[in-house]
Amino acid sequence: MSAAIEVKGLKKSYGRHTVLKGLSFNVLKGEIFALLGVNGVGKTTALECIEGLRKYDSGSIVVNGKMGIQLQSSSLPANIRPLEAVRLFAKWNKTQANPAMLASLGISEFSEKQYAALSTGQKRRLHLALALISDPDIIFLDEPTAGLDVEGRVSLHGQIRELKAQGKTIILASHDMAEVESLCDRIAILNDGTLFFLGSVAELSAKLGKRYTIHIKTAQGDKSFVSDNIAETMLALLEDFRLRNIEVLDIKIDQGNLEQHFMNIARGNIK
Ligand SMILES: Nc1ncnc2c1ncn2[C@@H]1O[C@H](COP(=O)(O)OP(=O)(O)OP(=O)(O)O)[C@@H](O)[C@H]1O
Repeated sequence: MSAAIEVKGLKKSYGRHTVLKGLSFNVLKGEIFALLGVNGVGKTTALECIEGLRKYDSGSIVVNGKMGIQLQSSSLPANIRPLEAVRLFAKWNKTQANPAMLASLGISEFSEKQYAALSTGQKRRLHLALALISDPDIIFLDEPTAGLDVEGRVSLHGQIRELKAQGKTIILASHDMAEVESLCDRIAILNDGTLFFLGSVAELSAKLGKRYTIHIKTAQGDKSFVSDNIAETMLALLEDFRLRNIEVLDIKIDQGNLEQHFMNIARGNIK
């Protein structure tokens, strides 16, 4: 698959503070890709360099396609109505909004309300519509579902998947690991100005090794154990409970998920 975005050796400092120390990665055409890392690691800086909104010191960035950007902080005048905003953005882009796109985002349901009176979900849908007006090939979404209820989140996830089905490339910044895990084809984890990991969630789990959490409910209370070797740990635990005459009522085993891996990296438990 060819690259929608090619970042090579990207370096960026703010004064004496070096944030990006030679970042390199490709985003493939048609994939949903997430940039992850703890607060302040440089995700926004990297995205803004790619979007052309921020100057960088050295390195190269190639973007193969038209970009559409949905900024998290983007906000419109309080009294503008959604369709006015759509017309304004269409005029800037010297185009007309695609009615099918507006219909799929349900803009007409709230088109007569003023911007300030829209719910968080309606604002997000409007911002997404504005990012899509120019019919971009590559869409940047910054925390697209932050603050949404479950229904709003599920609906927006459906719309993001629909964009992928149309062949769009999507780059996501999100702090919601469950969202990233369910939506993204590949992730990049930044750590200390460079790339800690690039690949799928499954590849991340394989790289870090499987860590299981065993939750055991006994007549004397609940306990959790972390293990790399599930069979060995289970046998030892059950033998221990048997010897101590403790009745085991229930056992649950969790495989490490992205959230746990991410927290381990963020806490410096994994290098
Ligand atoms: N305009 C700026 N001038 C000086 N320092 C900046 C500027 N913008 C960002 N920084 C610093 O650069 C570092 C990276 O910031 P950036 O916003 O890129 O991180 P981030 O990973 O997107 O963080 P978050 O998850 O909190 O959004 C931080 O230490 C931040 O304080």
